[in-house]
Amino acid sequence: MAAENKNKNKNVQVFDSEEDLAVSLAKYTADLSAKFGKEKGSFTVVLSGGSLIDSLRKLVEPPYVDSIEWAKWHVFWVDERVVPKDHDDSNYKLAYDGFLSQVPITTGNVYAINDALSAEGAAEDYETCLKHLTKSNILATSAATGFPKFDLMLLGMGPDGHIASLFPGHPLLKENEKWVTFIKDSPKPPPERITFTFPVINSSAYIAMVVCGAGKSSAVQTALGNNQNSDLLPVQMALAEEEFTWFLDKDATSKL
Ligand SMILES: O=C1O[C@H](COP(=O)(O)O)[C@@H](O)[C@H](O)[C@H]1O
Repeated sequence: MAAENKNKNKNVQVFDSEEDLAVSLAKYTADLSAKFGKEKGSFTVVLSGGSLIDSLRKLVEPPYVDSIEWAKWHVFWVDERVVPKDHDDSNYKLAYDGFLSQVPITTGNVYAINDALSAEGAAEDYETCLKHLTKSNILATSAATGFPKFDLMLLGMGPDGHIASLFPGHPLLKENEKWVTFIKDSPKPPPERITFTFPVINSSAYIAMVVCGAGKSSAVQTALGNNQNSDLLPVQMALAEEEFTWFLDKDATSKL
């Protein structure tokens, strides 16, 4: 019964090419921006790093660049590497260069981590920032879990099935109290990162899981095929309160 409920709001969309996926992802994001903008006057969006940012490229082109109410956007990161914001490994820099610098989002509504702090300090500081935003109702709170409820998380997945900086088999997968935590032994460089925890990810209203390329087809097969393994990959542990949508290109589904 529980497993059934957990999966009932999961959709899978497969596109012939990454280009088609990018077109559809832009419309999906713009539609949710309009919905939440109308319903609550703001849109809280969480970005991951990695290849996801390139797949958002259609949002900075007409018609979306002109039609989206960017002033209502509040932008967060599901994970960040503990490096200066101008470092090539920074998820903030990746998003700023490829997306945020090209749209009129209010600078004060872009919530980057404090890159002057240690991993522990940055995670604590980011959690404190989220707590202030829930108190001022910019960020909603899930009635079901008590954790912050972001409107949309735009997430990528690594070839090993990791999402955010939550890696297969890592003890952080079991964190169930903190909103934001840190890792100092990330198997993917750089080793020091901060990351949202599963209770926060799984309290999101909507999640788009964006996965492209044959290199990720094994993890997609594990997640969406008839896999009976009880050790779940991080991507398999992710849920959304309203709707979870896989955006996959054909190559990513080549083992299904
Ligand atoms: O290290 C990270 O990797 C994942 C996946 O990246 P991708 O380039 O394989 O799409 C990313 O979602 C995460 O935010 C990032 O820190």
